[in-house]
Amino acid sequence: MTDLHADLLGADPRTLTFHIDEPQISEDGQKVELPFRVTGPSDEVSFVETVTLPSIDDPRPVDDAFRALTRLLALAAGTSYYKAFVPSVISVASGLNPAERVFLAEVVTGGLAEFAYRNDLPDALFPTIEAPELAAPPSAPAVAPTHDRALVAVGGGKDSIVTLEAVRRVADVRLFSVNSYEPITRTAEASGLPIDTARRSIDPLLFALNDAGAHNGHVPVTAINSIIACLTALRGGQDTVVFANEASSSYGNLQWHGVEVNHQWSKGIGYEELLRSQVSPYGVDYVSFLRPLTELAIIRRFASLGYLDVFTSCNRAFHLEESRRRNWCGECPKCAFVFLMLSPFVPQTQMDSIFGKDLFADELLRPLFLDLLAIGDGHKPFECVGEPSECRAAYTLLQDHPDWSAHPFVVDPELKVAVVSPAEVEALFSFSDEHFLTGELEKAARAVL
Ligand SMILES: CC(=O)N[C@H]1[C@@H](OP(=O)(O)OP(=O)(O)OC[C@H]2O[C@@H](n3ccc(=O)[nH]c3=O)[C@H](O)[C@@H]2O)O[C@H](CO)[C@@H](O)[C@@H]1O[C@H](C)C(=O)N[C@@H](C)C(=O)N[C@@H](CCC(=O)O)C(=O)O
Ligand SMILES: Nc1ncnc2c1ncn2[C@@H]1O[C@H](COP(=O)(O)OP(=O)(O)OP(=O)(O)O)[C@@H](O)[C@H]1O
Repeated sequence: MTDLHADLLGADPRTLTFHIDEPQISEDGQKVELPFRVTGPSDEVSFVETVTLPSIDDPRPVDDAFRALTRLLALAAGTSYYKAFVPSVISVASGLNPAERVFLAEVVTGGLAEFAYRNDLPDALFPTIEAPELAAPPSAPAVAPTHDRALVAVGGGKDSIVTLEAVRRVADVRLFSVNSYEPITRTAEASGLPIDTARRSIDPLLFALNDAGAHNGHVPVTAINSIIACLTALRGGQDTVVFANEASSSYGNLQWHGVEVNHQWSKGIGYEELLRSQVSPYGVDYVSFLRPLTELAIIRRFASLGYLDVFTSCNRAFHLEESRRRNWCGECPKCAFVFLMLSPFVPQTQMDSIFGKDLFADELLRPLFLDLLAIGDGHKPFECVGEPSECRAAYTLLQDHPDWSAHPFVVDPELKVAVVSPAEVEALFSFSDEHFLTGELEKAARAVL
């Protein structure tokens, strides 16, 4: 630990203010700088996060819509810096319109709930927002989105692969990523589709402050990535931004101080609705393609698409520092979850070559499998994993599977409670009504089943 900004790090949050200052946009709109400050009685610290949008031919000029989405990005990206000090006041001196005020409050409460729970900082979720009131944004455009040209966000995992393969059948698709990671590059190459990559650089001072003992924890990264995608679409003249968030991401991990704690909050339908309401007035349709589908249905489709050698769903492939990245770690809840969900649909020999080991045989992973199957007293892990009902259905499918039915994990008497009826398994291959898809996009999503 160092004494870097020790006065601020040790201060009572009630004496601190977090400032979201006016974003700076380069003349051509490609580079956006997001300044933040924390002020206290005797010290002040400043941060700048930088986002460089993809280089594209003939970008649209910076206009009011672009400026509005840049301001929205600042509200979401500010969570990384706010969390380090949890000031009791968030100040936006340039003002907020009513919708932006709601967005900021929700992105802090929902997006930082896991962080606050794990650090036992309930007050961090309800800062006082001080900002002059601005007029409401323009009403929705007269022209509905065509969905002809879609920007499809890729995370290098199964969900975005199912999505890009389905959407390319009904729209002219460009892929999109924030920063570059091997699974994303491999996916783009395997698809043969062009990819636009934005660069997001967190102020390195934040890492130094983390080392000096600042509060740290999870942030709503999809909230940040989705707004960067909307800015990219606006600049490139695309009216549709497609993410690949599935039904189960809307379900939280636990309740705490009257708040639902959901690791995947900004992948959930509540956030989708919130962002849609913010960007639709500017002619951008933000939609999640897999919203009506369960993980089980998505993975069944994924297994047939020919991407088994390129994808990675383990989050340890996505550390900011390259030296910390691993392909499949074989230790985390996400690896355990994907192993369980994929095993009914992929031959065991191929599972071995993807994961490098039999995760069902690893005793260290047993508690994780018990949590995933909701056996025992743990809660749903803080990771991008599906619902117990989905895990139980996958486990049930293994009971009669030629590769797995004799496996000690599958015949384990303690786990038999997780076996469900054929009707419960079948129910997971249905299309839910909870989604914002329309027209050809909805038809393409139904075809995933
Ligand atoms: C890769 C990963 O899982 N990271 C989580 C991890 O952070 P860690 O310190 O181990 O590594 P880095 O991600 O490289 O972060 C270094 C530091 O930077 C801070 N930071 C990072 C990104 C950011 O936007 N803001 C930041 O302040 C971070 O706090 C580190 O100090 O543990 C962190 C604490 O729990 C997590 O917040 C890191 O998660 C990343 C933000 C991340 O990108 N995670 C996604 C892989 C992820 O979890 N996706 C969710 C989506 C949830 C959502 O609502 O968006 C999912 O797959 O379900
Ligand atoms: N770096 C990124 N840049 C842009 N979009 C991303 C990025 N990472 C994830 N996404 C988007 O967010 C969605 C959710 O991320 P998530 O990591 O859950 O998905 P995934 O990688 O497609 O699948 P998996 O569940 O197998 O990890 C992705 O499907 C993709 O649409």
